[in-house]
Amino acid sequence: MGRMGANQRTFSANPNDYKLLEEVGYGASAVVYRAIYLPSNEVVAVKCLDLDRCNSNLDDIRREAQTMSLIDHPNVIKAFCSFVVARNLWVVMPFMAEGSCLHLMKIAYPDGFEEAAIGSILKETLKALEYLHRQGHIHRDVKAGNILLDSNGVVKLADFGVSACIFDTGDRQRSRNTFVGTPCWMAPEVLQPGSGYNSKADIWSFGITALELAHGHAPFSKYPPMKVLLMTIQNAPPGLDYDRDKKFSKSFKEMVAMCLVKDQTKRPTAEKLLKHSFFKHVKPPELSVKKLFADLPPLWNRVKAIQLKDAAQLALKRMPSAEQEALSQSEYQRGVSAWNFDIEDLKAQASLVRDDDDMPETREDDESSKPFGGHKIVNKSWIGSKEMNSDSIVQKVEYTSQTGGNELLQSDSLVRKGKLPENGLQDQEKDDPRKNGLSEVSASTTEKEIMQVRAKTMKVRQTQSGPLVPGAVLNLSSSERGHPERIENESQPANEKAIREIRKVPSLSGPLLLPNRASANSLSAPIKPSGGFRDCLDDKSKANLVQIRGRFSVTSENLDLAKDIPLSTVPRRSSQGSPLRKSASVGDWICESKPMPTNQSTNEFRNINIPASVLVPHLQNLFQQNSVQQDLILNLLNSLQVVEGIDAAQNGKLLVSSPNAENNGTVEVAGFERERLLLVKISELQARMSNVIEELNTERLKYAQLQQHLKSVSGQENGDAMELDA
Ligand SMILES: Nc1ncnc2c1ncn2[C@@H]1O[C@H](COP(=O)(O)OP(=O)(O)OP(=O)(O)O)[C@@H](O)[C@H]1O
Repeated sequence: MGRMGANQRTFSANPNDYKLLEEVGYGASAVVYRAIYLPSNEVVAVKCLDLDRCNSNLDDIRREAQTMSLIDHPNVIKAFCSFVVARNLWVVMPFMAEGSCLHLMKIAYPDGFEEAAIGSILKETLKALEYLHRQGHIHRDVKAGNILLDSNGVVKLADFGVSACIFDTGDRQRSRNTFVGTPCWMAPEVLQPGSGYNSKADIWSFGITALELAHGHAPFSKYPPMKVLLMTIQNAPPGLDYDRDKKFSKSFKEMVAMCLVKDQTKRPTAEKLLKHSFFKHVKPPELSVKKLFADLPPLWNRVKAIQLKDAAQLALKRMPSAEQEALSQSEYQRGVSAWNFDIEDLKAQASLVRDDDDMPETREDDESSKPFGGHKIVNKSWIGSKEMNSDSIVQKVEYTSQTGGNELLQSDSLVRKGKLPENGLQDQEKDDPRKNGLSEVSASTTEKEIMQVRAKTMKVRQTQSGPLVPGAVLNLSSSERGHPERIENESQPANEKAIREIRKVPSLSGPLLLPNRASANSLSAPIKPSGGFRDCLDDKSKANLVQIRGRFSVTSENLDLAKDIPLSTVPRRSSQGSPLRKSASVGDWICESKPMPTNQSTNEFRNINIPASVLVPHLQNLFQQNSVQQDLILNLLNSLQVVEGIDAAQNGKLLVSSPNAENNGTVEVAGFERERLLLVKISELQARMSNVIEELNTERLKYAQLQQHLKSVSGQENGDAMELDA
């Protein structure tokens, strides 16, 4: 560490040589300042990392910083030098005047950029990846928030090396088996315990970043990390939809689909991807990217505006409903306790998460309004200490630079006038990254101004579903947070305070670092081409969501429906206790009916030698009776069919209208009444049938007697004849 040269420039390791100016960015671990390197009067960026937050020891950090300083590519941010100041590591870098793509989208392009700009940004980023991969590095945190833009349109990939040093333990091999990244951008293999990954993981993240730039947010960004993990592993890969994303070219869609293939071996290398036709016709960034920020205020004002908006929204989020708070809090705690990456537990957790129809429409940067979705998971200890990132909690920027954005910027400038409350100055002064010459950013506001901004934001927010911010976490003390603090002095303005509070919010932003577990949890979903766009799954009809729903969500509604299984499918005999059980008596009756004459009795008749003249009238009589019986039986059958039809209709209707309890009641009452009448009719028919059967039996008896009589008569006649013959 220490003094290092870069492009014939040298930068000292003396903090007194740097004058920290405005804050231009903040991440999970660091605050970034625009700064002046006094010896050469050069503008630089100084990233101040809190070492207390780092997972690695100083040697690891030193090693990584050296690696970072060896990086030499026009599209990769390199460290000029780095050194330790109190408990902070200062990393001196080139200043990228337009900040990150994420901030740019937040402030002016909430729905993403146009394809020309996306193409340029992606191509430059891919060049950076190609270089890093060639050097044997994996970036592991490719996302819009780490793609920085300069005022002349230069695109650079940031956060390489430094973040790696923080989140790695220094052992490359081991770090490749740890979960590093941000859930929404993480490749499935990174999430598969023990499988290990390689540079292709960056290609997946690159594909997700392409979607992020195209839509203004990453796919699945509105879901909590646990759900994002599962969705990434189990669902079909996200992609650009051929219908919905009509404005984008076929080649862009194809390129994204190539990156988002679940099987890492089937993903192209950065080198190969650069040769894709999509990148062949991409404009130089100075043409397509530069115009993106043509009319925007300076970066630090934008960052302030975003922070102020965060603060306003945070104020709103302090008032979640008890239910939301309980849910988010329990989600948070479960998330914290789930880093053992137990898939079953994750599933269980995912089942507790409200589905898309319940979730507010949020974005990747809307991290204050979602439980933990789209957040970068830092590591277990950080999560345990509820360390959060303000960068991640910005709600979707509903305003543009022409409208509400200006209001915020105006109030931001107003903010700079007020006085600051005394707040923990002594404690923080020793770690103050700007104590060596930070020019005072005079910032102030009155409570009234803050409230005005809050009220305006509230108006916007009123149309949205409530955010899910764990309220308890918001109230952590500074020591609990252990977060790098900006300089605070006696004149800290209210909005500064509010902004600082944003940083306490548990966004879980920061690379996901889960302990490696060589488990056999092989949940890789079948590899499918990324044809269908899944994105943020707003559409309830999406197949993958239905799958998730089916897999995880057993709701009380499902149970109610289960109760309403159409009775026609239930054997009537077993439907005891049901109001329709009464119809079962028909079945009972049929089975219990007395046997009708069989073929056997017909055979008996054949063997009887009876003169036709005697028998015919009886048979005619019987036939007549049978006809009557047949009619009766037919009528009865018809009645039964009507009953059956009404049953079916009734069941169907009950199911269809089940959500409406009132209707259910009416339909049920009407059904019962109809059934009662039918049962009365059936009883009548039953009685008539019994009578008919009785009559039939009587007739049979009479017939038998008659037969008997005929037999004896014919026997007698035969005897008389024999006697006469004799
Ligand atoms: N060299 C730079 N010039 C201008 N702005 C910068 C520079 N480096 C970083 N930033 C801004 O600061 C923000 C945070 O920086 P960075 O991502 O390095 O911090 P971090 O703590 O590593 O964040 P995370 O871990 O969430 O990615 C960036 O998103 C960007 O907006």
